[in-house]
Amino acid sequence: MTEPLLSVENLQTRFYTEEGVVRAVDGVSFDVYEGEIVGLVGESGAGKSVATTSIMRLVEEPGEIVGGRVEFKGEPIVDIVEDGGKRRRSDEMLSNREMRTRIRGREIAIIFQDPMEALNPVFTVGSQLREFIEINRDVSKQEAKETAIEMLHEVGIPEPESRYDSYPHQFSGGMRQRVLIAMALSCEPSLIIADEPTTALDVTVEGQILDLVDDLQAKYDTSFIWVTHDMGVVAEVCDRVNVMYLGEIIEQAPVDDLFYETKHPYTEALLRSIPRPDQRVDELEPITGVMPEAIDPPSGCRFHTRCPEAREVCPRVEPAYQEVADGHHVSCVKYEDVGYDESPPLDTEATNAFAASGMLDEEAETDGGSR
Ligand SMILES: Nc1ncnc2c1ncn2[C@@H]1O[C@H](COP(=O)(O)OP(=O)(O)OP(=O)(O)O)[C@@H](O)[C@H]1O
Repeated sequence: MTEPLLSVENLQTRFYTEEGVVRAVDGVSFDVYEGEIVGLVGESGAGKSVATTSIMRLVEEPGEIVGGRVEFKGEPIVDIVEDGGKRRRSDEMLSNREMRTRIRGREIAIIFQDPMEALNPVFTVGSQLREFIEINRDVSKQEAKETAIEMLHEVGIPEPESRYDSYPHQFSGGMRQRVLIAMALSCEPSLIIADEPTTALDVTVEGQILDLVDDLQAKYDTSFIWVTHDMGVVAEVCDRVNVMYLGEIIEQAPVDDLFYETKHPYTEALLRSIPRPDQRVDELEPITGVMPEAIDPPSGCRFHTRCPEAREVCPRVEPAYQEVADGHHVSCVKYEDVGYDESPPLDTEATNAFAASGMLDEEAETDGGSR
């Protein structure tokens, strides 16, 4: 297999707050190959945004990347090493200047959820796009303007020559998001990080943007990291998916395997909580309880406090993240030889609700009672 475009290895980012140390990203590893759309999915607070801002080296105080290595095209954009009991940046790690002038915008672009945060309301859409291109592509003002108009056309903005002079507030939410996609694509980066870019849009416009991204991705062969809490969006755009919970990746698989060969109870719970065409809305099940604080994560498996299938072994044993089928990784003691099957169920709201729903019996029937 070819080398990954981006390789994230044991990435750790913490926030040093008055309440304590928030382990927002706690040992995350995943790869992105050329032309691939890789999902990062999980509930609010899972650490998705901190993971992507860490990759871009945009973590701000009181946050700090405290461990791990991120390689982009073989170059270490993050590389924290232990040296005499202290952590420090390795000598090979790219400098802040190199990140600013070579990587961000040019090689790795980012699209945020709220285009109004990225667009300045007092300048026209065209001038902002032109300036971005001028700075990042080292071209003349006139060339940058031509490329800007071309890009507006490319992302489906009607009459791009005249819309070039419009202000952001004169665009709809969907059109503003198209402008940000144009901006991200304008320097022909190898990787685009899309952080919940369609969450604020209504379903129809979201569908149009997802179709647009699909077309553009095929045309430019750009890789994406797609951050979302929405499994429906994952199904639509992603090739491979990483599921995050409390700072960790707990399952990773090609998209079809994740949906049809689901391994982790958290992924199953996420899937039960989204509407499907074959399901009535009143059959949806929200995930029991709220995500615990990342300052003081539960012992053992971090999901055990909300897991419908939790047993007494779960708070005691930290599950290993391992490959259980081709390209399918999971961290859950159900797939380890640590006595899950013999362990009695934990007495929690989630396990009781699960037992009462009769799903335990259904599982026993389909599984022949064992795993
Ligand atoms: N500036 C900060 N100071 C302290 N804690 C922070 C800061 N930014 C993020 N965190 C914490 O880091 C953890 C991960 O947050 P993050 O925003 O990455 O989650 P997320 O999965 O992207 O959620 P969302 O979908 O809501 O953006 C959370 O516990 C959050 O409270």
